[in-house]
Amino acid sequence: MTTTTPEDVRRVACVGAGVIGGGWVAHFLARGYDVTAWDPAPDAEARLRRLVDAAWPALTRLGLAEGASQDRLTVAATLEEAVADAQFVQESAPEKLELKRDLLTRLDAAAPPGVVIASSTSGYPMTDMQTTAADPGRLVVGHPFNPPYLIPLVEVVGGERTTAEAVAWASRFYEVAGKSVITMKSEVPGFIANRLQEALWREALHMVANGEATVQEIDDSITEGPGLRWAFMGPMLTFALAGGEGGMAHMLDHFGPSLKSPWTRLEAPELDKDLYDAVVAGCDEAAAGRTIADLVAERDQGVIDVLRATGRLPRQAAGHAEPKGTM
Ligand SMILES: NC(=O)C1=CN([C@@H]2O[C@H](COP(=O)(O)OP(=O)(O)OC[C@H]3O[C@@H](n4cnc5c(N)ncnc54)[C@H](O)[C@@H]3O)[C@@H](O)[C@H]2O)C=CC1
Ligand SMILES: C[N+](C)(C)CC(=O)CC(=O)[O-]
Repeated sequence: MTTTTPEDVRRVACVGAGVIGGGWVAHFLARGYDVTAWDPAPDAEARLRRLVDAAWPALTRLGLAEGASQDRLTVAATLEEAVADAQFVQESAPEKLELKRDLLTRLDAAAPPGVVIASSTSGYPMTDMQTTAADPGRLVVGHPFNPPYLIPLVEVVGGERTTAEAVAWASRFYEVAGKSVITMKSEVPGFIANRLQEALWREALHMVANGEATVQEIDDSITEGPGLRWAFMGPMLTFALAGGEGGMAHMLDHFGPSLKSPWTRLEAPELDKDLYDAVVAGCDEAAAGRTIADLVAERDQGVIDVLRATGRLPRQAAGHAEPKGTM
């Protein structure tokens, strides 16, 4: 393993500089790192600099780290040059298994010994990508969300041959670099968030294909509905509030039977005692001491904040003027 601590990292290499690689470059520059990028496309440098330029006003509004500058970006002529003195490498090449496998093998051969190399893959397990690398122990998944310079989440997970130290190092590094990290205990294709997004996405495609809903109706159903809550409260706690004062336990007693109704093409799991208890206990844990009344108040304020932030709060609703100074 590298002797550089996550806190001491100054130089980051980004390999593949499209939508996500470019977004990572913007994020790391805004956090004050020196960034070296490499991408084989002939127009890659111009594209990358345009992306960083376009992101910079938003990043400036958010607040740049001391010393952060677009001048800290170097575009290397070769992959080897890009990673030669990197202290962390983020790979964001196209989502093709063979390509990732070969690229990670080359990166492993070229990067300084022990330096952690992360892949932005949206769903490949690292076990499938690390098969030909000489030092697979340092290869991890660091899955971001678009755009990586604004969406905090990174899902970190290793493969069967990744060391626990590399996973812990990467998780800590992302935290130091300003990300929200979920370190997964085991490899699941699609990780956590993309499995959830994909379930929704597949159902949406089925509904369009079958003429059950239009594209506009699908988008409105989320942006005018559950999406307003998900910005600040996840689907578990949100549904716990559907159980009123009885919380998740009552929600499951009341609506559990509808799992057997054909509400989705995804097969429902058996709502047995283990699953029931795990969900109820998980909600209690997530509530972290907040009562149902606290959560309801939090949710209501959150929805108002999101409506206001997105310019959708009516000045007057149902003939009542918005009370001054209360929202
Ligand atoms: N687009 C998205 O919303 C998200 C994508 N990802 C993941 O990020 C990775 C990159 O995806 P995008 O940025 O969307 O793709 P993209 O197509 O925008 O960019 C890919 C870049 O890789 C370059 N490239 C091609 N061959 C390469 C090679 N052998 N070595 C290095 N670079 C190479 C291309 O020139 C291009 O600039 C994929 O693994 C994808 O699954 C992860 C999260 C979100
Ligand atoms: C579309 N996508 C599967 C590449 C999306 C992601 O991986 C994450 C995101 O940004 O939603």
